[in-house]
Amino acid sequence: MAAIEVQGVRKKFGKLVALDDVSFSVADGEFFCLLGPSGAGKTTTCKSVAGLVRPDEGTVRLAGHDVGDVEPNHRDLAMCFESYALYPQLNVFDNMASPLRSPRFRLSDDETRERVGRTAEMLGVAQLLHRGVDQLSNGQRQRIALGRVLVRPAEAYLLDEPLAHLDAKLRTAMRAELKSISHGDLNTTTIYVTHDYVEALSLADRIGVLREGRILQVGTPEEIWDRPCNAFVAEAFGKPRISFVDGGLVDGEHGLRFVSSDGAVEVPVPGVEATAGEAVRIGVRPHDLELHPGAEDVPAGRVWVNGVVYVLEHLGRQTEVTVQVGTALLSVVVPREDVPDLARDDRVGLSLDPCAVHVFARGEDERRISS
Ligand SMILES: Nc1ncnc2c1ncn2[C@@H]1O[C@H](COP(=O)(O)OP(=O)(O)OP(=O)(O)O)[C@@H](O)[C@H]1O
Repeated sequence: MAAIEVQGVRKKFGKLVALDDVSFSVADGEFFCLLGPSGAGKTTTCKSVAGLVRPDEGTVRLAGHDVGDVEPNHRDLAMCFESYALYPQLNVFDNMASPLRSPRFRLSDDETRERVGRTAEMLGVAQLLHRGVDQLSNGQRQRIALGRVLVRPAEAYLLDEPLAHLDAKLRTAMRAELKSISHGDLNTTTIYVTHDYVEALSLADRIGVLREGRILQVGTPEEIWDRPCNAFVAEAFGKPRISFVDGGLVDGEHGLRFVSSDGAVEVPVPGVEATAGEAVRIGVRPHDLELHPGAEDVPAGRVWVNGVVYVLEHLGRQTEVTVQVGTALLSVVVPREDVPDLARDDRVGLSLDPCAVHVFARGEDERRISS
């Protein structure tokens, strides 16, 4: 196992800046997720670590050693990229065993069988070992490709969207499996690329959020969920997405308050580093809002806003209700049985705890200004 340090890495493809000063480090044995939308630079970052892309600037260190001049096959990293190339002429067992037969490992037949068997078991493909790869579904191929990576000892694993081609049910099952092996049997330094925030939140020890070639935030799932560093990161996590309301800050009796541009939302914003008059955007996660279909007393410590049901969407046992408050739309999720008669245009109340409100500056970076 080895720590990975990426320091100031820049990479251009022609005029396109794919990586712009990317820095992060992954501790020995840590499971680190790189999360970002398509084109953010996740694969290029991974390939820079693997040595398959040569950075224009910056350094990559493995176990403390600068590997700038070390060829990919001497970096002792096991990689799995989304395109899962398997040897078509070999059966599943031989595909999985192939890394162990390289001159580097040359394990005995018994050891090879044992390792392949254990990995296949772990990935739920033990019954497929004697099949040809042309007799596999895409999801099975992907698991074999992942198995071929996990089967061999390595300083670190680089897994680029290894679950991308699995259906939702299998993906969830494999996620659970990977989680248990990553913190148990595997316990190897891992960089795991995904654009799925649920995967990142559930698997990662820490997450690095990439956008347009830049690392926006690195933190534990809790840190990134509770204190997203800007509006983009806040929006990248959570479904339904966080709701935003634009407005400004005013002085109140007990400190700063947020007032939306149309005056319909007003809420104290404790712990904000800004001055009255500043234009800001607040974000409220659906699960931090409570829906009140009838007139009720405002629950202690919460703030009330009045709105009108804009859209209702039933998601199994839960219902997502989008409420229009002035010109803003706020999403809230409630148990379906709590709102059997709710309909579009009904008047409702929403309450929220001011401490759950995220406040962001306006402008290009929309950085977080609440504590
Ligand atoms: N070999 C290349 N030549 C030219 N441009 C490239 C090359 N590889 C990547 N790019 C560009 O660099 C940017 C980052 O690509 P990269 O594949 O790293 O993104 P990604 O976050 O992994 O995206 P995805 O989730 O779609 O795989 C993209 O704009 C992509 O088009």
